[in-house]
Amino acid sequence: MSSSTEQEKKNAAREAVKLIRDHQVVGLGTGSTAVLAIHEIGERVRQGLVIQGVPTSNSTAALARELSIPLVDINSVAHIDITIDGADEFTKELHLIKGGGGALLREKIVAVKTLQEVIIADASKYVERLGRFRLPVEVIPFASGYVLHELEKLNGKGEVRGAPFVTDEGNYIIDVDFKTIEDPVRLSARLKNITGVVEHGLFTGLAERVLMGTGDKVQVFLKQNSTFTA
Ligand SMILES: O=C[C@H](O)[C@H](O)[C@H](O)COP(=O)(O)O
Repeated sequence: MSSSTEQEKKNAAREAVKLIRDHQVVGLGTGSTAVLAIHEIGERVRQGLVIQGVPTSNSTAALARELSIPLVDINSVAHIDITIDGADEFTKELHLIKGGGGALLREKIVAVKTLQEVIIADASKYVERLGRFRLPVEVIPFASGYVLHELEKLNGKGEVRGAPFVTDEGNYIIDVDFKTIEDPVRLSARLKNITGVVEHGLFTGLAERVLMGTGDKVQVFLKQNSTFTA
């Protein structure tokens, strides 16, 4: 990864962490961009910020503990105030592909309980339409052959990730090439309808904003389809 990409991620992460307030329940994302935000949160906690974190993966939970960020069980909170997470792709409508790191299931559960879902990304993640990145679909291992077959009927060419890769919830991931995804909301519903699919990496209507590092600036994409530079 180029150092400018790394800097874009850092700038987006720093800007996002500024949105966190004392006494909030904070969803902690997964992936290389989210890691930068978690370090920044750790620094603010060290300086006295009082929050409770809800991790989206085992690796994020481990990092949060290392940084002494207090954690809370997701099932003991009514909602999560703000979540900061990464994405593999996003559009200006704030449709996302997530799950490149295999954490999409817990990430989506955290996202649906979150009041303000903030996505952080470098400029390479912005696309006109989703689909350049293969869509991760989390499946029950026993159903993987059946799901691969059903995906073909939707013109998706799938491949079980890894040897296989096993998610934190004990499932497999199928990475699916759909070429361009014209209607993510429709595809989302069709995928959820396949028996054996636990969840998929299309996030539609969940992000409140995307903070995208671009050069030395951070561009903000809001749900209402507006954008400005932070
Ligand atoms: O499963 C992983 C997550 O959805 C990540 O947030 C996503 O893959 C982006 O990761 P990164 O920030 O490393 O590009």
